[in-house]
Amino acid sequence: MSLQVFCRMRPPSSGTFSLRNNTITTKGNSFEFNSVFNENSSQKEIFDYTTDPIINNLFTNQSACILLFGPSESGKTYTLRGGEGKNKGLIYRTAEKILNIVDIQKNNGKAWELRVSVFQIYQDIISDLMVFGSRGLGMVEKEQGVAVDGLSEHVIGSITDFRTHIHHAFQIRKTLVKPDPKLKVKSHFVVTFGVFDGIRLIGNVGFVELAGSENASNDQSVIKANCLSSDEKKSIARSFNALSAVINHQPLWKESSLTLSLKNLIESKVVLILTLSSIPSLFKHTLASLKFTQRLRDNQSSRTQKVQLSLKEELQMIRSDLKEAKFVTGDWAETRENAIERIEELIKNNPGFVGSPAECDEFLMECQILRKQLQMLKTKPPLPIRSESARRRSASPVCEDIGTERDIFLNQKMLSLQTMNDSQIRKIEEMTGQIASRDQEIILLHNKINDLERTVYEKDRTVQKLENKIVETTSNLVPVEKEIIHELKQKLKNKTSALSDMEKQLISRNNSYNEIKFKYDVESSAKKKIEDEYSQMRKKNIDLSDLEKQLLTANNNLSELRFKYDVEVSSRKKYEEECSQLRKKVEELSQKAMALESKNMIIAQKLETNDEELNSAKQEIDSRKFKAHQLSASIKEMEGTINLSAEEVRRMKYEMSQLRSENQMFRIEKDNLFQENCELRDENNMVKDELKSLSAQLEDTNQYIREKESALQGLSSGDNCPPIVKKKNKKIKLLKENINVLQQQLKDCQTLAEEEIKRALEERDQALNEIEECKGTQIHELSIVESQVEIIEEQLMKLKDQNAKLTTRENELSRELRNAENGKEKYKDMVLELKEEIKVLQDQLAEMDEFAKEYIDTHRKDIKDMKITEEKALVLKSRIRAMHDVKNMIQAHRVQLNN
Ligand SMILES: Nc1ncnc2c1ncn2[C@@H]1O[C@H](COP(=O)(O)OP(=O)(O)OP(=O)(O)O)[C@@H](O)[C@H]1O
Repeated sequence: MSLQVFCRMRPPSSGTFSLRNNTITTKGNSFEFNSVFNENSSQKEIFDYTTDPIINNLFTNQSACILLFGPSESGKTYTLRGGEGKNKGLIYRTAEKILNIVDIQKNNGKAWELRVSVFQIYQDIISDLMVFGSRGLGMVEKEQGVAVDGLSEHVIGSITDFRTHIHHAFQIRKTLVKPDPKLKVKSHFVVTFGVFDGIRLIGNVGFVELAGSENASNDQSVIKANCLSSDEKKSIARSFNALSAVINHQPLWKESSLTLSLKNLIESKVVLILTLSSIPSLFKHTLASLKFTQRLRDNQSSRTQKVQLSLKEELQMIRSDLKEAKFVTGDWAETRENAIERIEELIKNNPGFVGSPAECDEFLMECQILRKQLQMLKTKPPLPIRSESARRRSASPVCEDIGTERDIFLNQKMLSLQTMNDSQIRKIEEMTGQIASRDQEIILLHNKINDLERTVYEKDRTVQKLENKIVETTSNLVPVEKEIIHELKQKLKNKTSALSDMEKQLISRNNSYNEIKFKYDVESSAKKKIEDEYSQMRKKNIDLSDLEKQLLTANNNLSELRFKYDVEVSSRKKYEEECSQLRKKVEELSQKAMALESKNMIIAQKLETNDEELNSAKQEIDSRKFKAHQLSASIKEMEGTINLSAEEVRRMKYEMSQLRSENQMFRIEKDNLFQENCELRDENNMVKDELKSLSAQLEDTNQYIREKESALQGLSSGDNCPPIVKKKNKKIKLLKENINVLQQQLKDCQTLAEEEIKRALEERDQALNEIEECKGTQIHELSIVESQVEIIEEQLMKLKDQNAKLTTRENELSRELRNAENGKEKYKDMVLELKEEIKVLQDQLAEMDEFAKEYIDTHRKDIKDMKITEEKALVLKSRIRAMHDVKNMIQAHRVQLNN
């Protein structure tokens, strides 16, 4: 069983805990984990680090148990279930991933399916959360191990299907409530995923949301908050004790339903996710949970170290055994092979158990090297005894060195074997040449004997023919002409004389026969002896014929082998040619591959530079975008100002027109006033004239009055002034006064009118001046505004142009970006294809090397066999030759005997 421990801190952060690398530090204590996730970590991150690797191993017959624990309100449920969309928790992400893989397998024609079970453990009682009222389930021993008896399994077809089932399970879970519904029921919640290939379980994983953390049962705040009864406390404490015991490799499975129901999963792999909250009120509880996890991790790592040590020792032993091995026996090799296999199995089934992934790979690599060495020792001749320095060199822990040394040695050996093989082939060729020439000689001799026998046979036949002809001729004698008869007679005569000669010869021969008969008699005894010898020889002859037969078969075998050998040689030549061609091809391809790799590197560099360029272009685009944005904002602003200015201009124009019309009016008014002025002036002049005349009149009147006054004075100065005069004087006085008043009034009126006119004129002049001034300023302002408007319009146009240019540049850059990305993808595909091709070729080469090795081995064996057969053939030939000599001897004896 292997253990991985992760920690997740939920928001909000309080600063009590400091999370750095894989360590959490708080108030002088630090705790190490496989990974630590801070408050900002996403649900996806948690899934990718903790669960995804497990699911990838699920399809290679592996199991795992993912335990979520931590103080109350620390985020266990959130991590397991989560919310919607990107907040979805581990179980939904797991279901999605497994369903995707199962679908792919289904498309490949495999009957794979995902089955899910959900149950809870409350006070050690197991309830199926997929079936209403299914409570108090027991345990049963199954083929795969202990399982919950009667627990329902549901085949999941889609993620919606899964959601429905989980929703259903939570609905059932809710039915288990405490008297106060606000209080939480502290139960262990379990979801298991099993992948089946139709019948058989391929792999399974279980998620367990534990009822709080291990000291929930001791924490008074938790007890109080959740109103934990003593039974609840005991069962939680028991389950946590059992869990920590089994994780520490104590076989206390039966101590709790939690451990027993999850035995198969826990035995394979345990992933602990500790959820934490930095809420100060939970600090004590959080610290306890951290310590608990640390203890588990420490125990596990010390055990791992022990296992690692023992494995290392075992491998070391095998390594030294192999180094010492000069020959390999079956049992010896088998035990080593079994040990290596066991180590490999252990590492494969428990990745991470014997250390980090790199350490595991190292182990596996070493195992492979050792296995290869073992195989080589089994199949190849033993290594020569090495010198002490070489021995010390090879004692280095670097196994690759041994491998290369051995490879070099084997190559040398192979070369020497090849040269040996070549010289043997040459020898065999020489010997086969000799055998062939001897065979030729034998055949020639056989042919000679045959020729001689044929001539004898032919001569016999001619004699026979002649005799037949004689008989024929004699039978056909009558119809034949005399000459012919004569001729024939002559011939007959000749023949008869010849016959008589022959008879004479026969007689002489008979004589000599008699002599020989005598000799024969003499030698008959010798003959008997010889006959005995002959019978013996005959026996030997039979043997000889047997040997001849054997020789024949051996020759046949030899020629067969020769033929095979020729075929092999030609096929070997062909194969070598093929090999060299392939090697050339491979070389070409490897060169091509190298070129491609360099091209690839260049492409990668190019891609990198492209990426950099792209990034800088992106940055440029971004900055330009920003600028464009700013510009568009300023354009908008300007447009606003322009609009405002235009509005202002419009307003000003309107005002100007109004002013103009006002001006016009003023002008009219001015003209009117001027007219009025003139009129007034005229009137004034008239009034002045009138006044003058009036003043003249007045003067006259005054003169008259004065005259009259003086007259009156004269008259009135006396006492006898008549009352009428007095009256008239009074009247005159009054009149005078009136005149004075009138004069004064007139004066006043005149000055007033003059002042009035003057003022009015001044006012009008001022107004006119003002209007003129105003008109001037307004015209000036208008021209300024108009020039401003023009400038702004020009700027606007420029900005619009710039904007258009920027947009086209942006489009171009994004097009370039797209092209570059497409190119990058294409290059990636090309590189992948080439790598694939190279791999195929390398495989082919490896296969060929394998074939070549096999071929050389079989060939060597064949040569060995041929050598044996040849030796045998040589022995047989010498024996045959001896037999031939004996036969010849017998023949000679027989001739002698016959003679
Ligand atoms: N990582 C997180 N991000 C945002 N909110 C979170 C996170 N973890 C937990 N929460 C919120 O905190 C609250 C408590 O979380 P949750 O119910 O998952 O805790 P719990 O450990 O299951 O509690 P209990 O043991 O009492 O059931 C919930 O409202 C949840 O949404």
